[in-house]
Amino acid sequence: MSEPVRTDPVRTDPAAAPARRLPTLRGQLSLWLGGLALAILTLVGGYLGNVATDELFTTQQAAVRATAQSAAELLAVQLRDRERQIELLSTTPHLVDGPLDSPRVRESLDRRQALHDEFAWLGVVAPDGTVMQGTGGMLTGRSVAQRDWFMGGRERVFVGDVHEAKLLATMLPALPNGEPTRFIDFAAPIRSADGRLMGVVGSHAHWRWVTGLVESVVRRQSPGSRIDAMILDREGRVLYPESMKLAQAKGGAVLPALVGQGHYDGELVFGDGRAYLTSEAQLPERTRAALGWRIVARQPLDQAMRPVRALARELVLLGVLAAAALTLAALLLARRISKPVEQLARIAARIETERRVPDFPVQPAVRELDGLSRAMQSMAQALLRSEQDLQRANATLESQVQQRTAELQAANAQLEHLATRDPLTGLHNRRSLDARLIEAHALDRRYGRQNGRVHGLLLVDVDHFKRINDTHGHPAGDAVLSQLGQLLLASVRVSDVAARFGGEEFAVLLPELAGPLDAVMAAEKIRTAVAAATFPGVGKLTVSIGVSLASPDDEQLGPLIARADAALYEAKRGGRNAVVLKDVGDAVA
Ligand SMILES: Nc1nc2c(ncn2[C@@H]2O[C@H](COP(=O)(O)OP(=O)(O)OP(=O)(O)O)[C@@H](O)[C@H]2O)c(=O)[nH]1
Repeated sequence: MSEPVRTDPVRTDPAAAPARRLPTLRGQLSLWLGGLALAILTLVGGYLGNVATDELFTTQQAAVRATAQSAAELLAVQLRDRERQIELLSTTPHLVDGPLDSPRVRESLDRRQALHDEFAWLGVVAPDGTVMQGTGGMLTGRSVAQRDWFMGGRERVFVGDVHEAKLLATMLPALPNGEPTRFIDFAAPIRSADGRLMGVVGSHAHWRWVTGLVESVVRRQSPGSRIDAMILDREGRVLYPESMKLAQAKGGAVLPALVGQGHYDGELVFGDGRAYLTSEAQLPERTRAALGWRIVARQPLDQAMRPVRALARELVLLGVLAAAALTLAALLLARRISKPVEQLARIAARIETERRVPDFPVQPAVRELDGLSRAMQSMAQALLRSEQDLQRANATLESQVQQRTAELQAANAQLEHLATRDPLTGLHNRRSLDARLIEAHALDRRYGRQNGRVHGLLLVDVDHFKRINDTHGHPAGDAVLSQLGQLLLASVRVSDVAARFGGEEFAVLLPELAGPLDAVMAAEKIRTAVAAATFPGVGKLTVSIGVSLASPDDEQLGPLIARADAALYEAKRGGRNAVVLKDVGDAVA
């Protein structure tokens, strides 16, 4: 059964992997902290800007409202005051007692005009509408019977709406700006003690006196506020300023729809397309006859909000500076954190390449990084110690393995020797010889016919060996056998295989012989060497040798050995100390 194949997960070395382009800690910290600072400053700045805008809007709107209300109040008071003056004038004795054309009356009128230059004209009119006297002598003798002020003044104290001068237009100097001369009229009946109508005292006050009152209130506001004011009549038509009045008369929509309906307070877009903070105030009804005027004060919104825009610019500048400062601080903080980390990374890289723990110069200001540095240092030391221990153990193991291998090789060689050698003589044993014979037999069968070479076998047997044992003892016999082995080895070629065939019998394998003669000569060499040798304690010995040659026709080893054995037998039988060849064709007993 085959073993299941183990597939280990592929391990990747993080250090070997190509480094990805990651953003740096320093960059990320700076970006985040700087961005956060900018976001907070933007939010705070926006909030402050909104609060300031609301506050300023309220304040400016209040200023505009105050302007409208103050102008309306002032105008109402001043109109009431002029009304009272005419009323008082109508009750003075020289007017009540008459006559109206007396110099005293004229003097009184002139004095009043001198005191109040807002009056363009003061005069007294007879009940039939004929002007009895007028300041500067103007209109004396003319009829004003059809004038509203006269008709109204006959009944009660009268205050008339603004109108263009008619009779007086040609008598008074023209206005410098080319505007038509306009008046508002005050009139009061002159009654006798019994209530009879003696006449009417009337006056024309300059319209520019009215507008001057409104402008005086506007001028009280700060010069840069650019607040302006309008006077509207009860129908919402513009009475002042002149430019708007003319534009409206030409059909222009100079006023927003919401203005002129009573009270409006807020932001509006006027006919010029600009937005204004607007406030409308009704003229308080102080005079007997209500004029129904409204004062509209307004301020361009962009002008009103200018301080906020300045504040916004300052806030933006402050925000940018603060964000830059915070980003710089974040950068320094990030550097403070990332520098030790970068140093630790460099030290770790050095540990990897140098295989030693360098000095740890890092003295992080952050406790966690200090802890990391110390932990890395001790970890690196422990790792290198382990690695060195491992290297030492490896070296020891390697030398032990080499030693063991050498011992094993020696043991194997010894085993090989023991397995193939005869312990007494040191020659090949029978098993080794058989292996060599099989090998030679196979080679001969394959190549022998072509090169004409065959191998031969010698069987060498000690003559009368039993006697040696019997005479000198078994150890002496062993010594003889051992010495014979050395003699055999010395007598044959290195390529020949000398072996102990069994007991006192030896064999020699002679490979690649040219013919029988080679084998016989080798056998003779052995026989003569033995015969010439002296065996200590034993003396002289002889051997008998049976010689046979292999034949390509031999199927197995048996015939070769049998032929050699037969030859040996013949040598023994023939008297010993002889060499006998048993060739292939010879009969084997
Ligand atoms: N010492 C010793 N003697 C051995 C050994 N192997 C066999 N022998 C003896 O060798 C003798 C062989 O004797 P035999 O076969 O009768 O032959 P031989 O006495 O040599 O006489 P021939 O061969 O006829 O000349 C025996 O006495 C064996 O005991 C051995 O390893 N050592």
